[in-house]
Amino acid sequence: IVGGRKATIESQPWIATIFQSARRGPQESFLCGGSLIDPCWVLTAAHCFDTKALQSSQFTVVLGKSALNATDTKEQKFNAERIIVHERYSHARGDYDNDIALMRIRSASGQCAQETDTVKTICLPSQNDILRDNFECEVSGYGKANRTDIFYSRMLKSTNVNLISQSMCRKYYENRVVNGNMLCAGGLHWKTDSCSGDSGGPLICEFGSRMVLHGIVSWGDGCAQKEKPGVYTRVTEYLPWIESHIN
Ligand SMILES: N=C(N)c1cc2cc([N+](=O)[O-])ccc2[nH]1
Repeated sequence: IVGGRKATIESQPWIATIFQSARRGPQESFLCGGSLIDPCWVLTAAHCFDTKALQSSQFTVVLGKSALNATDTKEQKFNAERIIVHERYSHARGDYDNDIALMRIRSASGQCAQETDTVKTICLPSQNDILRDNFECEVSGYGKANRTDIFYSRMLKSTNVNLISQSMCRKYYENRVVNGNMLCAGGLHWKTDSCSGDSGGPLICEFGSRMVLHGIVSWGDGCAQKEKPGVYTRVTEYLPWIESHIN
């Protein structure tokens, strides 16, 4: 997250951290963010699993974490029992279409997430939640604080970004595919943005006094670059897909 502020886990209790355990050793490396949309399900980006052999046993999910390099007393740890990558996910030509995936989580004792003040689900939008251009939303994650950083911030951060019209976004990315499955958002004066390491994480827009998950951090040209907004998976396009898998 470029710009913005350090966030407490209480302010983003739905955010998930996804780790990949190396095949050989016990050491785990941080892979992506995600959002808890149901006690047993985390919504994230398909591109997080791109280069990985998709044995779900290799992935763990931790909820209730405010810093990557610290163990929160109240964090809850899970294995990925199932990973469902969208069947039409494609990232040919460098654009990410249908960049969405679901992970079913299960603790060592066979449980799903237990709701606490640092672990809560986020509301999904309803199909006809119309988002207006320039609507201010919020994106969170543990990713880079500057494009040129070599390390992720490791501390949870949040920042505000404004929604950008599809036509403007296509203009900014004229040599890329920006379709109806995607939602674009950029900071004021291009100063705030998501960045690498924030992938899979939540773009939340307050809608009728509810916090609603409208986007999944997907791609962008650099981070907080002028006229290069963040591109998010448009969650309203996938409500039937999500419902078909979690019910
Ligand atoms: N909002 C952006 N400008 C942006 C998102 C993003 C994601 C990755 N990533 O998934 O690794 C890399 C660069 C990015 N830039």
